[in-house]
Amino acid sequence: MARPFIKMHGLGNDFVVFDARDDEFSLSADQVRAVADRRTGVGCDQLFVMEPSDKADVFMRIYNADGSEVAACGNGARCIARLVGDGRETVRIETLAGLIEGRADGAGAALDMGAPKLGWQEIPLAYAMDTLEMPVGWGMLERPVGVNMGNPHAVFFVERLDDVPITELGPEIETDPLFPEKVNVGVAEVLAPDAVRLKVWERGAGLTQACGTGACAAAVAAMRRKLTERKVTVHLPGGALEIEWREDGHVLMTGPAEISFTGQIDL
Ligand SMILES: N[C@@H](CCC[C@H](N)C(=O)O)C(=O)O
Repeated sequence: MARPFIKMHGLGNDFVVFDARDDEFSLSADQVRAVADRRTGVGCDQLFVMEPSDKADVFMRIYNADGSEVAACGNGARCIARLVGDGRETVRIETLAGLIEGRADGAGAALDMGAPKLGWQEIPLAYAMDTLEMPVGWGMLERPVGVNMGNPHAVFFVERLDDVPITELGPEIETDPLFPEKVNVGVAEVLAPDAVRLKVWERGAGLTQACGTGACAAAVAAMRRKLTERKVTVHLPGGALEIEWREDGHVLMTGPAEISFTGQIDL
């Protein structure tokens, strides 16, 4: 049976959204991969199913393009916030990583992404080490910062982002046994105390135009290393996000969310 969907994106990080708030609906990993396929399906980096929630306005189920189910997606959360929260005072989204709360309008959203987790077991890593300066390296990428924003990130700081062969090193780091749940790989260049440039090789999706949790993780990593102030603009290939790591420990992410088109697909 044909199922309606909404195609959305946040800074070019693109999504297929199914609304299952009023019916029973689930997807197999094969179905996710088929929908996400850019040659034969709709094509997307992530796929979301909106389900009912008794704690929030909606439960957001998240799949990567490779079929894996994951707990967090920042750009996607802004898209879901826009769909269900436009016109409301606040919007609450339940995910496997917890509750996300904020405000949305017809252009995008400002969301409280919660507090980052910084312990090695929380990233998670395979064995104990300092997550502020991990004593490991892959080619020219060395000593990352580990941050969990509801999903695992390793953030590397470099002098010149354009010199980094991220499509070569990204998959190697993503699947390294040091990361038992794999990892999202961020490579960041600090431009100024309030600006960072970032590219992200996403776990389960590859190189994306933008990664919301990646931007939060890079900002937190830069602030932990004292490279920036607590409020930064993160410039990604698809555009910019405003990130603030507040004194209460929570990370606020502000940015756009756009509807590309709607359609139907046979599953
Ligand atoms: N694009 C996302 C992150 C999606 C999930 C990630 N690939 C993972 O596996 O954790 C974002 O905007 O945060």
